[in-house]
Amino acid sequence: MKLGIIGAGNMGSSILKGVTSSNFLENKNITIFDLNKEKIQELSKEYGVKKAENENELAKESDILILSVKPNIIPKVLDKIKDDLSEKTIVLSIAAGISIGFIENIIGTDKKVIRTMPNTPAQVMEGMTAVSFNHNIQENEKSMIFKLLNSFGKSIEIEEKLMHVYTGISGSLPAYVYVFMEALADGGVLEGMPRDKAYEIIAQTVLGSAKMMLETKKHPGILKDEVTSPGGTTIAALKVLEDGKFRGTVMEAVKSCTEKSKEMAGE
Ligand SMILES: NC(=O)C1=CN([C@@H]2O[C@H](COP(=O)(O)OP(=O)(O)OC[C@H]3O[C@@H](n4cnc5c(N)ncnc54)[C@H](O)[C@@H]3O)[C@@H](O)[C@H]2O)C=CC1
Ligand SMILES: O=C(O)[C@@H]1CCC=N1
Repeated sequence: MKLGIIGAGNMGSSILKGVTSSNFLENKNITIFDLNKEKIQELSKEYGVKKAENENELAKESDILILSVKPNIIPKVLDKIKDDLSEKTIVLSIAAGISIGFIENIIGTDKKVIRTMPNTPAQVMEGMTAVSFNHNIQENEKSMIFKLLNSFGKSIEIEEKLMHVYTGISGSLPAYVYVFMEALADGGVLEGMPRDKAYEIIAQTVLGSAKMMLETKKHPGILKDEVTSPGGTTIAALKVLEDGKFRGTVMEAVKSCTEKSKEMAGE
């Protein structure tokens, strides 16, 4: 099985790092292409993967072809490679707001197309990826794709129409978490905590909190109540967050992300 990656930027290289750290397939069966020659030179050296001379060569030799260029570049790349794809090639897009139908319109409805929405924690094997398949994908191919996606984290099949909101609660979420963590560290610094110590403390605490939710399967409200003593420190902090419309603001952020994804898809 040969895996090709077109576009080795933030997300393409995160997937590359995740896949090459796993046992999904040998690194010699992975080939990358990017217009930035220096980048693919560096990445191929770092991860022991091959580099293609152009998109056409990569499309011809790949069984699974990951498209990880920006959404506006997707039509350009598809136009260029459409004649190099066979009916067996699996085209897997990670682009926000690019539908299966949009891809089929360019390369044909007889082709195997998968739409996914990964996130950058893929590079530390803790990614979360949503996936929707077109009707040409067989059950055994679905299993193989889940193995690929699970090699760098977890994955879940969703209806394609939910991809927009999924982007709002997972694809883009690492950025909101980092802003929250940075703001927490600023609060720590304001109160005299050295910044490097603050980042270490906050990252471990966010990791532990997420792990508790996954492992205990308790409702987040219950986990919150377990931290919140009557008349104590936590409720004093939560009151400030609620006064600042924390929950409403977060909900509006998810809504705005979802709407942007729909707008990018022309919906
Ligand atoms: N960054 C993220 O957290 C996530 C990004 N995505 C999606 O991933 C895709 C890529 O996003 P990023 O990695 O953030 O962008 P990026 O700008 O970091 O990477 C894009 C890469 O594509 C290369 N490129 C441009 N034109 C090309 C062409 N014609 N052929 C080959 N390579 C070409 C660029 O040189 C660059 O290295 C987007 O479609 C985005 O919607 C999806 C989930 C999360
Ligand atoms: O900001 C973006 O458009 C991409 C999609 C999900 C995360 N980053």
